[in-house]
Amino acid sequence: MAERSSGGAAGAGAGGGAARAPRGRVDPSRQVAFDVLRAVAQSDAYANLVLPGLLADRGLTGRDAGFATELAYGTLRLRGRYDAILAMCSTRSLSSVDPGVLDALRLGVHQVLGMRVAQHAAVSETVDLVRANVGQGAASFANAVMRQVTRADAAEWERRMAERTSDATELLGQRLAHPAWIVRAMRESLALDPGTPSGGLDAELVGLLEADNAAPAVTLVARPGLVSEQELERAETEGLIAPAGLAPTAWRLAGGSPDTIGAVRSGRMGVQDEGSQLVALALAAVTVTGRDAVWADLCAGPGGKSALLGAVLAQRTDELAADGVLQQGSRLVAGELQEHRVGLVRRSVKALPEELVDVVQWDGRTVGSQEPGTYDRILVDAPCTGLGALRRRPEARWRRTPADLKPLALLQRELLDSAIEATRTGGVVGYVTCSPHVAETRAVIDAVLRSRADVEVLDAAAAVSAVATDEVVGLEGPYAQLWPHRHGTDAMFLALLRRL
Ligand SMILES: C[S@@+](CC[C@H](N)C(=O)[O-])C[C@H]1O[C@@H](n2cnc3c(N)ncnc32)[C@H](O)[C@@H]1O
Repeated sequence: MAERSSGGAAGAGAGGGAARAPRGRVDPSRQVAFDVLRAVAQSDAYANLVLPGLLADRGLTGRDAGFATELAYGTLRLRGRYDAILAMCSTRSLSSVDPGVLDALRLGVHQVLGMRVAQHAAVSETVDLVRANVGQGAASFANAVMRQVTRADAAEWERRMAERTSDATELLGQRLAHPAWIVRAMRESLALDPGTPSGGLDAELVGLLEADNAAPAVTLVARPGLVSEQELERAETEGLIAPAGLAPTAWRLAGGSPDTIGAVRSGRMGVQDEGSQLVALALAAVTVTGRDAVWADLCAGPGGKSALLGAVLAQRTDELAADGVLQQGSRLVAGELQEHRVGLVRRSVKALPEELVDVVQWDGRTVGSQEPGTYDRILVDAPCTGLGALRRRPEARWRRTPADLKPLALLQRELLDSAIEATRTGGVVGYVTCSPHVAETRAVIDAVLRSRADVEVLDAAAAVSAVATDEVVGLEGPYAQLWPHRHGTDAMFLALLRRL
């Protein structure tokens, strides 16, 4: 977790604690973290979209920016745990506490229990934050609550949580900061995964929830055929990137901003989770007989997988041409429902040959009826709850509800059905979600399989293993389910279906 040294106007230091900001003057890093939490609560904002702008506006860089980032993201991720602790420290129910005060208190608890900030600094900075943003009366209340928080360490707070909760799932959810319904969903999905070791379900579940709480490394994709070995070696030598574990295209950002790398600025590389790379590469690699030139990405926005698929298709077309096989009309149609996301797709594929990629606005549900039997490969990277990417979206777990599942599952089924219709006999559909929730993964495939006899399930686990550069542990078919705690990727799900 981010640690902060003493000094500078930003105040509160690590461990022993530096001088805090003068009374009434709020530490700018803490103010940024507070503003992020408020934007998330008040405007449904995404922390990862709001934070960079706030850091730039306030001129925060280096350690101060790192501190603000860890404070905001860590607090958002662990909010449920901190609320359970605050409920034990407050004389008032949390629902009656001013939302701004509650956010400041959550930040305070994270400093005490989740970061190595000295207790007295965490208390006084929280009080200053509340005084400046809410008022003196609320500051006295915040002071009293924070003093209670500092009277026990993390282990003691866990013991007290256990005393108050008899439900094991609730307790695990409080301890590891996940809503109970998500804990149950993850347990169900892990239990159905043939890669989960027998007798190891509880340990796997804890490992997964813990992995969701850790900040992930930034992973880059080097789009095949667009970045030379020499360029990658140079970036590695300069300490900008390091090889990642599993996908042949994946590199870990070694530090700094991705935009410092020229290939990222020009669209030949991009930021993309390694799991996303593996599922796209697996779809591109599975055998199809006959023509293999017309591909579609049914739900393309913001375009990460389109750019990877397009690069593979371009490279394959060039290789065939070099072998004297002219593949006429290679193209990838990248379609997306929302206009602004169509623009993001265009930006994402900017380094690919213009004639190869056709970026269109469409409703993927109608493509099957409008273009039946047209495509050799189709990716359905379906809109989903995103429960597999909780590491990257710190607030998502508290925003999502079980009520989101039913409409999403219906949409997912319609999109998959449409994709199968739009695929030619012998072609392949890749169904992908960045959620391991069974309702969005196996249940969608099962429902589609029940309703039609013209598809065959291929071994997606074998397809992922075949493109990976190292063993993908615990991957057993027919579906491929990746996990943050096993593979260091988002929890991507892939099913491969051949149209008969
Ligand atoms: C999970 S995201 C796709 C991510 C993308 N494949 C990537 O790798 O960058 C799902 C996308 O589907 C889009 N979408 C939602 N409903 C759709 C529909 N009916 N037709 C096409 N796209 C849709 C959403 O706007 C969203 O951009």
